[in-house]
Amino acid sequence: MEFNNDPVCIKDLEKLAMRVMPGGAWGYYDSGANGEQTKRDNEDSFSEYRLHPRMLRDVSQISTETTILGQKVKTPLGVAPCAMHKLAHPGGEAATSRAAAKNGSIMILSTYSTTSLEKVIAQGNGDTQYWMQLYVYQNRSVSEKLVRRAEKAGFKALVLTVDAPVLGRRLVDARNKFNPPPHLRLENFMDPEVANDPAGYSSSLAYSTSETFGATFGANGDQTLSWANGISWLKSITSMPIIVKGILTAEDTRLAIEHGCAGVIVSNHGGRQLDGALATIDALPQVVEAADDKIEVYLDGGVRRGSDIFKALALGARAVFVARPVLWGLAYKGEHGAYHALDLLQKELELTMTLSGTTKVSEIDESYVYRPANRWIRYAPGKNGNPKKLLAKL
Ligand SMILES: Cc1cc2nc3c(=O)[nH]c(=O)nc-3n(C[C@H](O)[C@H](O)[C@H](O)COP(=O)(O)O)c2cc1C
Ligand SMILES: O=C(O)C(=O)c1ccccc1
Repeated sequence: MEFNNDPVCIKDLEKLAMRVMPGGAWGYYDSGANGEQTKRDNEDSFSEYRLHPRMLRDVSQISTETTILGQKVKTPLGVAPCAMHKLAHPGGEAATSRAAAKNGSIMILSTYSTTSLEKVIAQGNGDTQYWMQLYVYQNRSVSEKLVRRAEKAGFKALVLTVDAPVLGRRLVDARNKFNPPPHLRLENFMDPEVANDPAGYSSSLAYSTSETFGATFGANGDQTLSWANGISWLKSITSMPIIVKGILTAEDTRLAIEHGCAGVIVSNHGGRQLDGALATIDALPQVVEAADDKIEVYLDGGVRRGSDIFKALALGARAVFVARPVLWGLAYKGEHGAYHALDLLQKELELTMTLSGTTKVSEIDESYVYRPANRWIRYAPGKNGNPKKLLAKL
């Protein structure tokens, strides 16, 4: 489009989305858990890292192409899984899917999609990778059916979200008594066999209120899920690579390797689960070190600028995912808006690469960033009550 009034950055898009969205839906998208410390930290921490750009290199050709899980992709920027895109726009996940395909971005589809997984993947252009996000239910046959459907439909990886055995407490939703509009359907649960399950896995949101929504989520979710009983079970029902989403520590990264996962997403669920958890860009270095090039490491949370993507790549992320920016774009103008959000970030990444003297993703390494000194030191109780430093640098 030659003449338009599209916002010029993600922050402007956020303000526009806030104006057009109904208050309850806005609150649900925006909110973090409890005091929202982690939600704020995700964004703020990126600003504490600084760039170390190199000059007088031929930057006439910039490529963001890379490989993820061994497959070529146009960009390391992808779409994180989010529940209920139709809260933002009636085009929902189908519109997001077309936007992601147009940008060459991987899309991770939420279990709680308001569009069926088959319809979402049918919007792709053949080049785009789709990954399926999974919540595991007490009735594992419900989850198993979803996994098998996703594999059959052509999803390339399974993303197991591990930071939400129950939902975090979002005060905004509690105050608003947020209630998703009853006409929306969780379309992955339309299968009559699943919908009639006595445990009550329903495609209907009509029963929900802010408290029952969270409670139903908790009541159906399998809180006994563990490294030992989760990953091997998934491996027995699918040949898709398994990626665990919600990892923040070196310890859990090593466990992901031991259990044969293909990758981890460093994530704190956009600050919506455990408030006070470390910002994702601060957790990334310890995860990358523990991953030791054996598995891929991705990151999401607070990415609002191309330079944020660049910083995450420099610290060892193979790809970076965004959630709220895409939802804001969708709320602003459906597919066009969702694409605009991705395109803004994509162009900003290319600009950051150009001005830093890097022409390929593989050139972006730690030498291009300054880390803040002594960022978050972890202590364990030592002898005679003297704390022992566990990790001096993160
Ligand atoms: C409205 C909303 C819904 C979400 N739903 C899911 C979900 O269904 N499954 C999941 O694994 N993560 C979900 N997330 C977490 C995102 O995948 C992601 O980890 C986080 O939001 C990234 O941070 P950002 O919003 O700052 O980009 C959701 C996040 C938001 C904001
Ligand atoms: O809101 C969320 O963060 C989330 O992950 C979720 C997913 C499904 C139902 C409710 C919340």
